[in-house]
Amino acid sequence: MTIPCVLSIAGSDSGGGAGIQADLKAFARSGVHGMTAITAITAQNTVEVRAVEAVSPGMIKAQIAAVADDLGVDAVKIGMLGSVATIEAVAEALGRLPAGTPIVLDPVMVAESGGRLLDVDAEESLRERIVPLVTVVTPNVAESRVLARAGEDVPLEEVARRIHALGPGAVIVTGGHREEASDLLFDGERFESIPGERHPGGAAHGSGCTHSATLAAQLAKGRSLMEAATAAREIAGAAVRDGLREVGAGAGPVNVLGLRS
Ligand SMILES: Nc1ncnc2c1ncn2[C@@H]1O[C@H](COP(=O)(O)OP(=O)(O)O)[C@@H](O)[C@H]1O
Ligand SMILES: Cc1ncc(COP(=O)(O)OP(=O)(O)O)c(N)n1
Repeated sequence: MTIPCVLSIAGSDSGGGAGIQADLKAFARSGVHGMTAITAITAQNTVEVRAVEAVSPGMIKAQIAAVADDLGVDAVKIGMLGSVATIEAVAEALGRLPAGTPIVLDPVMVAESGGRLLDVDAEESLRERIVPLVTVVTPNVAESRVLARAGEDVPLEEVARRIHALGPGAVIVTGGHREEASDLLFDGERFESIPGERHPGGAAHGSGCTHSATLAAQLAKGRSLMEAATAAREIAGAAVRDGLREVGAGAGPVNVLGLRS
């Protein structure tokens, strides 16, 4: 049995809390080999996103092809895409992966500190070019309302239904910003609530990245969607519980590896 190889297509967070840095830690936590195709470099800390620089579409496609041609890709996690040009490049590269490769999309739009990580004019491309290609999409509540074009008055179940109608295999609306912090899974037939304790705030920077990367890793290990979603909720929740509240002046990074000095 060889170790699963999982690819993160995402942006770099210089503060190490979210993005590819969070994904590699989450992959290690789940015992898979992590690989990266970096889409953008952000100058970011716990307080703000100071600058964003996109990686060229050609270089993004080259990174994906390089790992696919040699190591193989057992699952993909997609995070920050940033622009229409990046979305086009990633859509093309995904089309060259073997059919049936599990693909998890965390539709990153805005950092917890408030900085925009997806151009407003790229929201439509994300909805039309990437969402229909994926196995499961994992928006938080705000992202789910943007994808579904649904206002606050629309119940979350209806929001999930509208996203599912765009074409992904399943939808998980993550619960970090809900009162009870339970995730809501819809596979096109049934709704499943994935409950978990709510832990104190102050260290949830990177919780969405950790959740989606863990989900991809667990799918690469052959877990069912429900098993993988349950593990992702549990591991992301524990990463918030153990989060590094003392690091930085803003929301501290999650701590998926349980590090302590
Ligand atoms: N305070 C918290 N306590 C427990 N689990 C949390 C907390 N915040 C987030 N999570 C979990 O982390 C994952 C990501 O949640 P969420 O905050 O919705 O995403 P994002 O970071 O993209 O805004 C979900 O599984 C969610 O349930
Ligand atoms: C480079 C980069 N990618 C993604 C995010 C957003 O990550 P997320 O896990 O949703 O956590 P918050 O930033 O919302 O706490 C990011 N900030 N940077």
